[in-house]
Amino acid sequence: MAHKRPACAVEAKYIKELLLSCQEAKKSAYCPYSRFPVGAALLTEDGKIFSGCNVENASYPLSICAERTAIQKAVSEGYKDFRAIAVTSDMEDDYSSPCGACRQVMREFGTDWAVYMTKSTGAFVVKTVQELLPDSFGPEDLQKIK
Ligand SMILES: O=c1ccn([C@H]2C[C@H](O)[C@@H](CO)O2)c(=O)[nH]1
Ligand SMILES: [Zn+2]
Repeated sequence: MAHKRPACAVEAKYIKELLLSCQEAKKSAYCPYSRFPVGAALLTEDGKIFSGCNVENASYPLSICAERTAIQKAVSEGYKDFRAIAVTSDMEDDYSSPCGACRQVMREFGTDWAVYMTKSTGAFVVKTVQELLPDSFGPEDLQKIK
């Protein structure tokens, strides 16, 4: 069986970069309605980092989360192999956890990569996409009908 790299195998230097980058991205959050700024930073297999913030809209449901902004930036630039994503908000005492819609969008690009959920202080917990969205539906399922 091919060797599977554990989610914890992201090198410390990349974790630090992700944490700084998501905090920086949070500063650009456009969230006049919720007043809940979020930043995300996404690490690609080749070591590139794409960041994103939440971008809200007066037509509320059109708002997009920071995680999906980062993923869409990366995919639209030709990157879709991801190692990790970090998420942060202004919550000091709780870890920022991606919403269900973002989990599904992450899952589109694989289940075995890491999600760093951080407090505004930089403390974090890490889980895989698989752990955050077990028993998921994904692109492979579309090939399974007879
Ligand atoms: O993980 C999350 C959770 C929430 N939000 C955004 C959506 C909305 O703009 C605001 C409040 O839900 O925070 C994110 O960007 N990411
Ligand atoms: Zn979301």
